Amino acid sequence: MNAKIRSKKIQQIVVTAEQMRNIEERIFSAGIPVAALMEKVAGKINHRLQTLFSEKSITSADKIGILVGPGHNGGDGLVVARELYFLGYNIVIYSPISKPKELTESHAKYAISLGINFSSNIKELYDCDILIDGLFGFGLEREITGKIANAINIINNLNKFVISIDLPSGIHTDTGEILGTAIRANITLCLGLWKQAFLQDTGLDYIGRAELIDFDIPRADINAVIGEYPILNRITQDTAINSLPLPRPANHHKYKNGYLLIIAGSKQYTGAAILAGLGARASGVGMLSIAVPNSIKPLLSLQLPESLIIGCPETENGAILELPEDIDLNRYQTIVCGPGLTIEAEAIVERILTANCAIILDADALNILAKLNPVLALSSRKFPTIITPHFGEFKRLFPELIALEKNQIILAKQAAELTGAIIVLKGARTCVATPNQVWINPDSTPALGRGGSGDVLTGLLGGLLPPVILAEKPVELIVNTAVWWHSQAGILAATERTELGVDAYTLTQYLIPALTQFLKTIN
Ligand SMILES: NC(=O)C1=CN([C@@H]2O[C@H](COP(=O)(O)OP(=O)(O)OC[C@H]3O[C@@H](n4cnc5c(N)ncnc54)[C@H](O)[C@@H]3O)[C@@H](O)[C@H]2O)[C@@H](O)CC1
Ligand SMILES: [K+]
Repeated sequence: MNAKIRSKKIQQIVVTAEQMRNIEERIFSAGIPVAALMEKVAGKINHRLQTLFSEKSITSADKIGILVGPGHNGGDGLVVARELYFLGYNIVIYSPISKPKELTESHAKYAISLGINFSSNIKELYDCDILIDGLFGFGLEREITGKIANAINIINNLNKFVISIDLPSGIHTDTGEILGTAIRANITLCLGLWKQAFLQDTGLDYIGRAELIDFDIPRADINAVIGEYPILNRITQDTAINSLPLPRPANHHKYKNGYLLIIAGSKQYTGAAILAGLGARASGVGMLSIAVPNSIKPLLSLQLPESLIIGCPETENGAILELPEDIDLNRYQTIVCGPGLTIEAEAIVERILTANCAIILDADALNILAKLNPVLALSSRKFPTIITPHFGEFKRLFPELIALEKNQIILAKQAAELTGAIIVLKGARTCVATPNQVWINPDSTPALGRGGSGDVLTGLLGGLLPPVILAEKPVELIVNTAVWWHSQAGILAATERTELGVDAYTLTQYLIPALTQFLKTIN
């Protein structure tokens, strides 16, 4: 496989510690010596470090501290230390551990024989300009305690720039949980294949910027362990863009480009309906209708002149009471229901649950759903159903799952299995679960943690669905596309306007520029 295609495909794969161990065993028993692989991997790490050092203006005059643990993560650290030493860097190896694995011990012995400064005194790190963390990788199995935990806490307090090898030491490979304490890295160089920890919200503050160092694990060995169609996948730029309804068929008129109905808004939350509408606008959907309470209809017409605004009878508090009698729900390929509805709109949600088309339930529709029987209501549906809860809403919908499981990836998958719906569990690393597969969005920005940003996603997703449904294609992949596109718009907006400058309206204005930026790189 050519290197470019391999590097794109490898980005999609995610493994657990156990899967990584099984893959590793296969390649070792196929014949590569453990020590040879360690040399190869450390060579690749060093290659990357050269660029990172020059970005940080680290020169041979600077002091580099290498943290070394007992296992092969420590072995990687020692090989890196040795090669940096040969390149003329001022190195200190710090190891708080007395009983290393054989190969690690052998590298330590050689480093000492070369005269590299080797110490178990943490004070040696105080005047370092940069630290490289090889304490623990995917072999960490239990809480870090005692002397090592103390050392990690001291290191974190030094506030040095830290590059972690494979994982920040102390992070659980599968859940991202902090096992006692953990190194707070600025950059983590994940080795070989992405581990689950990189895709969970839990450990993100410790991982810093994450990069994958591919070391040519044969695809056959990966497939033998994770299967040809693995359950867990990372959403990549390629998977996202390939699912877009582009190019549009030359002979399509507006109805052939899909018809979306958004039911949203109340007197209290007018903006939610506008933001969902603006999200849908960027999707290119052929026709958009937005049902809102009568009293806010003029506001919507002003903001979205291309849309058909349907005024609905409303409650005393200005929530939608019911849909107009003459509305024909069979006209739409997709109905979005929820943003800004308030929990008074119960009758609407009950009606939409029985609609004979794809539906997306968000925000207040989920709060209303939580008061019904969510599993029964969703599993009775015969058309595609997508729900987009954040973790708080998820907890209200599926308290019985939360009681038994902590891993958010597993939770989302269990909810999908129970209900048959596609679950978009929103967070720093949003995951999209179907009963058979889970896709995780690996890149996002904290700039998106603001009111209204979810409404934009729901509208965008709503608008992307109808053409897919008309083309009779499966809907899962376009859900990934919406999630990816939404966060790329946030990333672009944050780059240009800082993380503070990405309000939800601004976000809607970055959807098309974000896409244009990627399409330019492909064409
Ligand atoms: N997977 C692969 O194919 C490769 C893995 N390599 C490296 O090998 C690493 C995995 O190596 P290991 O399996 O040796 O695991 P680690 O180096 O992550 O650590 C395991 C060691 O730490 C000890 N340990 C575990 N939890 C502890 C705790 N809480 N307190 C104190 N000691 C604890 C274990 O007894 C064992 O000695 C990877 O992270 C990576 O850095 C690379 O060298 C080459 C390729
Ligand atoms: K590490």
